[in-house]
Amino acid sequence: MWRRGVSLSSMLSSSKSRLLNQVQVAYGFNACQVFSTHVLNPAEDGVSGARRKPFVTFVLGNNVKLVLLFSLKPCYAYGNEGGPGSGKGTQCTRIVNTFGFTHLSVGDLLRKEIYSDSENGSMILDTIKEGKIVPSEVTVKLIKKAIEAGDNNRILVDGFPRSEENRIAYERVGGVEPDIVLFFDCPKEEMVKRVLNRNQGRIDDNIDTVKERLTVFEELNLPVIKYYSEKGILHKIDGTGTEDEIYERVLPIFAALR
Ligand SMILES: Nc1ncnc2c1ncn2[C@@H]1O[C@H](COP(=O)(O)OP(=O)(O)OP(=O)(O)O)[C@@H](O)[C@H]1O
Ligand SMILES: O=c1ccn([C@@H]2O[C@H](COP(=O)(O)O)[C@@H](O)[C@H]2O)c(=O)[nH]1
Ligand SMILES: [Mg+2]
Repeated sequence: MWRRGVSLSSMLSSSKSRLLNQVQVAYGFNACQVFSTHVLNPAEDGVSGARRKPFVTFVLGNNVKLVLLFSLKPCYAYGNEGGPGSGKGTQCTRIVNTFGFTHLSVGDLLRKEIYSDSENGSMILDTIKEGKIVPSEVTVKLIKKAIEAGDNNRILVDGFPRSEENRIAYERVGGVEPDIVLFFDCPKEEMVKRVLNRNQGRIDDNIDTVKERLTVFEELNLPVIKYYSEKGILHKIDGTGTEDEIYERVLPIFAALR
């Protein structure tokens, strides 16, 4: 299931170089830099100090969650999708504990921005309250910064991409596509029940915002899931049952990476 990421530099024709230059101007960083900051495990690579391109996994749910996974293997995969309350964050925590990933929740990154006096704080607050999607330019920059801040090359990006526009923006900037995408499939009623019982003080855990998030999920997230499904890299996981039962379904996917 895991595929080797293609070297970005070897892929670059002059027209692609021009495109990446435009991306650099728009996003304020170079696509090549984003994915070249992770020190390889010398034991696996055999070259001490060498650097390897990351591999990414997205985790999606009935509201999109995304997991970016940078594995020690020469592969590149996207992460974690699923609707609001489908259990993406819960399962990410377990994957982190068992397999040593860093959990990068894009929703948490955005919430931190709200409380850090950033220039985008009030826009992000309004967008989350309304259950809509923050512009890709903002989100992609935050993801890039968070990835560069750590030294773990196994990262689960939870809750992104939430739209085709997100996906394309990320792939343009990173110059890569994911190897695997996890999608937690959960009935709407169950997701609503979980969100309303979450009790963590989230501004979007109310019935009106959840309804909007579900609409956004169906309109914008489902096409992303369809895209990955057609590429043959989507792992659709039954998101019903207990947390333990769901994790039993997740385990074999990550155990295969060892
Ligand atoms: N299998 C489960 N059964 C019952 N409750 C669950 C289950 N998995 C998670 N929960 C609970 O449901 C709530 C939502 O779970 P979680 O935060 O993991 O969902 P999420 O997909 O990350 O949601 P969001 O997209 O809104 O961040 C939490 O309170 C969590 O403890
Ligand atoms: O890529 C993203 C991720 C999140 N958002 C906004 O944040 C909230 C909450 O996200 P969770 O992943 O459920 O914590 C989401 O409803 C969006 O409003 C985003 O815009 N883009
Ligand atoms: Mg979550």
